[in-house]
Amino acid sequence: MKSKIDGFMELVKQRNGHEPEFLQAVQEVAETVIPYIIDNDIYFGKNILLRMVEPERLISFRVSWVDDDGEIQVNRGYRVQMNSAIGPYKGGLRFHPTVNASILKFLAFEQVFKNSLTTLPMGGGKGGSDFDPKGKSDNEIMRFCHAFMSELFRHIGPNTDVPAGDIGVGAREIGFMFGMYKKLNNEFTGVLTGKGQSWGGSLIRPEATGYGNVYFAQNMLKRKNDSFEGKTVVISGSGNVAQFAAEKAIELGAKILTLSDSAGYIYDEEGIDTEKLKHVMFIKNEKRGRISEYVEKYPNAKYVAGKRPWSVKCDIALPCATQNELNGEEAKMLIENGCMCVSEGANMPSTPEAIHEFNNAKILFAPGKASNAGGVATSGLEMSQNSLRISWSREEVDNRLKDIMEDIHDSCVQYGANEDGSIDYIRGANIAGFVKVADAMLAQGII
Ligand SMILES: NC(=O)C1=CN([C@@H]2O[C@H](COP(=O)(O)OP(=O)(O)OC[C@H]3O[C@@H](n4cnc5c(N)ncnc54)[C@H](O)[C@@H]3O)[C@@H](O)[C@H]2O)C=CC1
Ligand SMILES: O=C(O)CCC(=O)C(=O)O
Repeated sequence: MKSKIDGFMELVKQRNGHEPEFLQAVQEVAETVIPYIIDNDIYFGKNILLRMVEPERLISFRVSWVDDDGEIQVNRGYRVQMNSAIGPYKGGLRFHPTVNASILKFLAFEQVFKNSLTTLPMGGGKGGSDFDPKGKSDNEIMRFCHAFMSELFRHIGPNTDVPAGDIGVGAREIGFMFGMYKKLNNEFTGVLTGKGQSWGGSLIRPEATGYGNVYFAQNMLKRKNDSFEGKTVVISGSGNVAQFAAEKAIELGAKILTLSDSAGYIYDEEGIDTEKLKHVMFIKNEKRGRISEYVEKYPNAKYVAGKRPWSVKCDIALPCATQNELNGEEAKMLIENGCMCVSEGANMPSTPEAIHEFNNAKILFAPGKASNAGGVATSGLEMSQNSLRISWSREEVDNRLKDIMEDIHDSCVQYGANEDGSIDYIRGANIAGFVKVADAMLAQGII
């Protein structure tokens, strides 16, 4: 088996050798899906996985815009249209200086499996730019978003490709991009999700990724007759996903100890409660400041510069910042400190070494493509509401989100059950995600 997986990875490396994040994401899938393909005649010998690792289309384009000093700036924009076997391409846009083809291809590849897991008809894509929103004025953000969409518009559409937010892209950016798309096409359609409430957005979409991650962890705990009640929780990040994961975990009776950003983390031993979380939302969403500012208002908490929060003792860890933010050593620390559940809110936040540690310790571990799928699932619900030209209530969308997270959990259990009764959620998510896309590809022939 190892030689089959190595042989496959050799082929992928020949074409993508300079793309480490993409190779990491493919390796994780290959290790679990290739044995399944070999055991199942209908998939064997069809090179389905080899087809799935090649994007259907990768678009790269120039984005020129003018900053507040009148200087012309040039960034690179991308859209990776990875797989459309089960629906229009769907996935977020990331604006961050580290964005490159490797990062977007890993995200787009993960998105194909994730979207398949949601039970909704969505293919996989991802895009973005190496533009850094940090420190930019609202006018600069608007000019950049308009310039970005003035090229992207010709490649997307409500039945072709429906982007949304990711790191550095929230409601403000979606608004500017939607405005330019509408102007260029002269039509009001659900071409983006994560829109504002008064112009086609879905209730609960802002909360959905963080809430969904907690719902997924809740399902894992429930299988063990356990819950969030009274648990200590360490969270990384302080953006969209981290904020709403914290909000839901607090509601379920947990105590949140940490939040972080790329400069360091805050540790509040007394717990970050609803009131304090509101202040975090003010710092991050309105002031667009740093998480270190938390301790100015709450001096009993401490700020640890230049470090990640994984050395803090906890029951549950929710990595909600970015890829490869939790390594093998940090995983060991979490386990030694008694952590019994890790549920990924970010995409691929745990390194392969960290995952190895979690598996060896047999703690509950949920891969992002399953546990953070609530965001894109609710985007799918936004698309449905746009097509029907109606808006569902908060309760209706939240109930659908809960049901979808339970379905995803059950699919992972179906395909990931070990003989000893434990669940390999990675194997479960990869195979369950693969089957639906592979079946559609087989039905549609070699294209
Ligand atoms: N927004 C969404 O609906 C979804 C987001 N995700 C993933 O969740 C993660 C967070 O995304 P959002 O919260 O939407 O973005 P965001 O832009 O709202 O927040 C990102 C957070 O990560 C922190 N961060 C960025 N780079 C970092 C680094 N190198 N080290 C430590 N912290 C860093 C930022 O300070 C910020 O707190 C990403 O991995 C994203 O791909 C996954 C599914 C859906
Ligand atoms: O809502 C969406 O379409 C995108 C969400 C996303 O980018 C993700 O799941 O990583």
